[in-house]
Amino acid sequence: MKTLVVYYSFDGNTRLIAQAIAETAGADVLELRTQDQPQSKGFSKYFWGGRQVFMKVRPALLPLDKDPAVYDLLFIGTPVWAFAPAPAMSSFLEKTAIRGKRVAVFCCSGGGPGRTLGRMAEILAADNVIAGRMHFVEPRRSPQVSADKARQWAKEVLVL
Ligand SMILES: Cc1cc2nc3c(=O)[nH]c(=O)nc-3n(C[C@H](O)[C@H](O)[C@H](O)COP(=O)(O)O)c2cc1C
Repeated sequence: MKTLVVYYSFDGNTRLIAQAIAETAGADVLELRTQDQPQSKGFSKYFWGGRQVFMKVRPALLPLDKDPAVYDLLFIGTPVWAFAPAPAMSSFLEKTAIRGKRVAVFCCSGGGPGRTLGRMAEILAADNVIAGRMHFVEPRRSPQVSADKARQWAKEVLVL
């Protein structure tokens, strides 16, 4: 079974989880990158990012270096921005044809997942089987515990 981990990460939390899943699953990794990404990691990111969510901006992605179509199982992860998937993830989900896959969705946030996982599942469920959903809280604050949780979840998804 060919497995791909697709993720977007602004500050590294979702990347940490994506890497733990990829190691456990022996998966390839596709990191989504936007053409227009601010350098600032300061407080202004909340205004810049929050505005994108509320304005339903769909940022242009840099070309994908893996083709999701050739994989059987996809793990797809995003940070939560304004209770929703980060706009880069929405760009990917709305513009990439994903059909006939097993898909497990995950998100990272400071608080609750909001409607993030539901929204991702809603987009994907029409043409795919949703094989799992998982939420992580600020993984970089407790990297070992979070990576263990990610590895355990990946194993569960793999045997289902
Ligand atoms: C623009 C923006 C909006 C955010 N909105 C939320 C939110 O609505 N709820 C929440 O719990 N965390 C929110 N966060 C926090 C991130 O989801 C959290 O820090 C996450 O771990 C970041 O993942 P990353 O490091 O992979 O980018 C927001 C962060 C940013 C930058």
